[in-house]
Amino acid sequence: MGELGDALRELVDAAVRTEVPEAELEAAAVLARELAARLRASARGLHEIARVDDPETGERWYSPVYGPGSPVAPPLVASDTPDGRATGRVTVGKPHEGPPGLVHGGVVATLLDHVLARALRAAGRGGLTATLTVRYRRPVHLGVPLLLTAEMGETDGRRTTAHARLVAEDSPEVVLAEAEGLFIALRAERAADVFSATGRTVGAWTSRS
Ligand SMILES: CCCCCCCCCC(=O)SCCNC(=O)CCNC(=O)[C@H](O)C(C)(C)COP(=O)(O)OP(=O)(O)OC[C@H]1O[C@@H](n2cnc3c(N)ncnc32)[C@H](O)[C@@H]1OP(=O)(O)O
Repeated sequence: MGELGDALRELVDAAVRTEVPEAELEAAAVLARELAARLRASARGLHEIARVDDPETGERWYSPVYGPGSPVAPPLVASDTPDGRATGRVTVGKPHEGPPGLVHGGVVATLLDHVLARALRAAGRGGLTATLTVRYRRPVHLGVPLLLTAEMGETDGRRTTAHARLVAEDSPEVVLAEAEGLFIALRAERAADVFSATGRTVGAWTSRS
């Protein structure tokens, strides 16, 4: 899955950078559709959870943020510790460009959201993002190794806050973007309802502490 993900990310990068003639684009489109048909020979439904995923921990091979198998993930390489901290490393490429040469602001928000959620998840405080506030302080350039750090803040019932920041690895003193998030853990019965279409018990967005 990771090898296919790597290959497809190369393909996505090539697809958004190519300047080949139209006939070559048409030939490539035929090949891409053949490959899609081959993969669909055995595929899960829209709401089904991949057999390799664990709905209790919430780790996902096809996460659009960090999933090794996802062609659209930058991908973020994330880690966390049980004291409610998370880090992420990523170098963002052309598929996630916003203004020329810069990372799309929505992608910056997505990366920050992920490390925020991961920080509290690591401390047993699963939750859905209820609010996300991002301050974009400096342009974030493509092709630059980036470091994200997050830590859990206050907890109050089902609510947990967290803070995160984004820097370039070679200039850690310059904050490029920072975020605050409020996460709300689902009640067990609400989680059963929200995730009923998966046919699985999904505990990763409820509070377990
Ligand atoms: C291991 C890998 C880690 C992976 C991380 C993956 C991260 C992915 C992050 C996401 O993408 S999450 C998806 C995006 N978010 C959503 O889809 C959330 C959609 N919103 C909801 O489902 C509900 O609005 C929500 C669960 C957030 C709250 O609904 P509830 O019915 O559970 O809450 P309720 O209304 O009972 O409110 C609970 C408390 O929270 C408060 N609250 C609710 N929404 C709020 C809000 N938006 N702002 C401030 N406070 C809020 C509310 O006032 C109340 O306070 P009190 O307990 O003091 O009364």
